[in-house]
Amino acid sequence: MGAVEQDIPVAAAGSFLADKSAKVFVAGHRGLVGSAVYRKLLALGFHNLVVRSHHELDLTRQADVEAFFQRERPLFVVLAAAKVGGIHANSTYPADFIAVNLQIQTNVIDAAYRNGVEKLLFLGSSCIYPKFAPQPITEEALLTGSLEPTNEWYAIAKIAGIKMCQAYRLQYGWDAISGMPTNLYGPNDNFHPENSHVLPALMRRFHEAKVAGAKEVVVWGSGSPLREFLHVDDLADAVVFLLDKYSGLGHVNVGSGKEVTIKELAEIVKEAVGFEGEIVWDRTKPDGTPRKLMDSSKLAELGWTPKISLREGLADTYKWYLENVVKQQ
Ligand SMILES: NC(=O)C1=CN([C@@H]2O[C@H](COP(=O)(O)OP(=O)(O)OC[C@H]3O[C@@H](n4cnc5c(N)ncnc54)[C@H](OP(=O)(O)O)[C@@H]3O)[C@@H](O)[C@H]2O)C=CC1
Ligand SMILES: C[C@H]1O[C@H](OP(=O)(O)OP(=O)(O)OC[C@H]2O[C@@H](n3cnc4c(=O)[nH]c(N)nc43)[C@H](O)[C@@H]2O)C(O)[C@@H](O)C1=O
Repeated sequence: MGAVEQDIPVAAAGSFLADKSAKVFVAGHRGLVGSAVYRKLLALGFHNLVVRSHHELDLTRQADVEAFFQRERPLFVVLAAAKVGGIHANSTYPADFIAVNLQIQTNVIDAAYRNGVEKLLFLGSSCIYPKFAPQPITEEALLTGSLEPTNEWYAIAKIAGIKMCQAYRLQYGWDAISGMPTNLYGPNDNFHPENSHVLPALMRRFHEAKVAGAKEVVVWGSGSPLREFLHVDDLADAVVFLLDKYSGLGHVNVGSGKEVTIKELAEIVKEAVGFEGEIVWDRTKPDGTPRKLMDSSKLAELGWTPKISLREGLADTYKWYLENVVKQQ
C-alpha cells in the first residue's frame, strides 16, 4: 500500500465543534453547497463566520486571496467556491472548467496553509472517478482509468485539488481533507436551462411547461443513465462531521447510496411539480457516465449517514424554487 492509500492523521480529531467562536471562512457561500454549509454552521451556533461574494473577492486573483487571508486569518476553511455546471456546461466551456478551478483551489489552499489555517476541507465530485469504475465506486478507484470525456477538464482540476491537499499533508503535516460528494441538489441550486445539472433543469422545465399548459417536455439523452442524488443539507451535515471527526490523507465519499435512472428522476420531478403532459427524449444530447454510484461505507463507518429522501428533498427544493426563483421573476 502506497502512502496515498494510508490515512495519516495529523491532528487530534474532534476539535472543530468545540469552539463556536472559531473563525471559519466559507468560500462560495452563495452557491448550492456554500450556502448550505453557512446555514448549518449558523444553526450550530458558529458566530465568527467570514464570507465574501465573488464580486467582493475574486478567488482566481492570487494577490487578492493572499491579502484576504493575511487580514482575516481564519482558523478553518470550507472551500465550496468553484466553477460548476452540468454535462452541457462542462463540455462547452472546457477552458473555464480547468483554469478557473485550478486557480481558485491553488490560491485558496496555498494561502490558507501559509496564513495559519488549522484545517481546510476541499470538495471533489463523484464525476472525477473513471468513467467505467467498478460500482459501487470506492475511494481507491480514483486515477485507475480514463475519465468521462464530457467533464475531463473539470475532473483534472478537481483531482489536482485532492492531490494538493494530500501533498500539503505529506510535506507540511497540514490538516487538509477532501470530501467527494455525489450529485447534489437543493436550495440555491443553479436553475439555468442549459448550464445547470439535471435535477434543477428538469424542475424548471416541468414548472414552465405546467404554467404554459404545454403538452410535452423534452429531456436529454436516453433516460438510461443512473445517478445518485444527495440533498445539499445532508452534504452540509457531512462536511461539519468530517471537519470534526476526520483527519486523514484519503478523500471520503459522501453519497446517499440510492440511485435512480434519469427516466425515473424525470417521472419523480414531473410528479413533484404537477406537470401532466408527456416526456419526450432528445437522444442527440449526451448521456455522460452510464452509472456512478459511490460506496460511502468509509463515511458510514466513521458514524455518518444521510437523512433526507429524494422525494422529501425534491418537495422541499420545489417549494424553495417557487418562493425564491419564480416569485422574484
Ligand atoms: N452541485 C453538485 O452537484 C456538486 C458539487 N460539488 C462540489 O461542490 C462545490 C460547490 O459546488 P456548488 O455549490 O454546486 O456550485 P455553485 O455554482 O452553486 O456555487 C459555487 C460558488 O462559487 C463562487 N465562485 C465561483 N467562481 C468564483 C471566483 N472566481 N471567486 C469567488 N467565488 C467564486 C460562485 O459565485 P458566483 O456564482 O457569483 O460566481 C458560487 O457562489 C464545488 O467544489 C463542486 O465541485 C461536488 C459534487 C456535486
Ligand atoms: C455533478 C456532476 O454533474 C455533471 O455530470 P452529470 O452527472 O452527467 O450531470 P448532469 O446533471 O448534467 O446530467 C445527468 C444526466 O441527466 C441527463 N439530462 C437529461 N435532461 C437534462 C437536462 O435538461 N439538463 C442536464 N444537465 N442533464 C440532463 C444528462 O444527459 C445526463 O445523462 C458533470 O458534468 C460533473 O462535472 C459533475 O460534477
